[in-house]
Amino acid sequence: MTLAAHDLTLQRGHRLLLDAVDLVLAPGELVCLLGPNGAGKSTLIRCLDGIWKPGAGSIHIDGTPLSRIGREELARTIAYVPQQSGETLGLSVAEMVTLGRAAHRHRENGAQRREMVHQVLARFNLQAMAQRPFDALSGGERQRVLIARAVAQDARYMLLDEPTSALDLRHQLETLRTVRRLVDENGIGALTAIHDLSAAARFADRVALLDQGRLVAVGRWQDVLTPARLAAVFGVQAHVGVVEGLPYILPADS
Ligand SMILES: Nc1ncnc2c1ncn2[C@@H]1O[C@H](COP(=O)(O)OP(=O)(O)OP(=O)(O)O)[C@@H](O)[C@H]1O
Repeated sequence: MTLAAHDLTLQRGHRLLLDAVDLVLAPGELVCLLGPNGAGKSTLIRCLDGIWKPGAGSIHIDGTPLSRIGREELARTIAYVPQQSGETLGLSVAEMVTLGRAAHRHRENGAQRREMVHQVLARFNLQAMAQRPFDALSGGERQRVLIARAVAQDARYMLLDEPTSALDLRHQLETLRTVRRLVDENGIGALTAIHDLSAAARFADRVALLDQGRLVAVGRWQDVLTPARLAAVFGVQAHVGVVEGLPYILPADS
């Protein structure tokens, strides 16, 4: 049981956006996908969700090629949290979250669906804004709704593209804790792109570092986020350590 990418390569024009990427995501683990702007994090996530087709290489879900999995089954298997929503056609928050149940519609009745949506709205503290138009929310509120929609999807794997980028400190923590809980309690496999290296070190089981389309290192944060590698990939000198059990990666002054 894994979501496995092997030798994934994607070229656009003369540019290699993904260069022979190998990555395996197992149920019950949280992997944080790190790397500078333009490294290919969103590109990799879109390929894993089947939105973009890689030029070469393979993606298997629990042993089955991604291309052989139908749309509905894929939606029950992988939930994707984009950086921004597409066209939302004036939908309310509750309706947006209900969209997460679309692939389950033949397996539940209306009352069951409403109950599930109600639970997810409560879990994300979104009840008070349930009837508001999604488009009228702040960027951070919208991000929380998109995560709630993915949770409502109740999939085995979750791919999140910078889910905390628009969130305030409390909601960043709450979101990462929620993902951590889904991994620990529901056994989902989660891959999340994130720029906050300290948060990644704190919450992830493993981190994967992308640079110019290549996966330069995957493993425990202590082994991947070394000062030498941070200097090589981000061009930044950084202090790396642990205070009161919490990892930190702090850019140095020079
Ligand atoms: N549709 C596209 N066509 C061509 N090139 C693209 C396309 N989308 C993205 N790219 C390029 O692919 C590279 C990787 O982009 P991607 O969005 O995957 O990076 P990222 O690591 O997610 O970056 P960020 O941290 O800024 O979100 C970038 O150089 C980008 O310009």
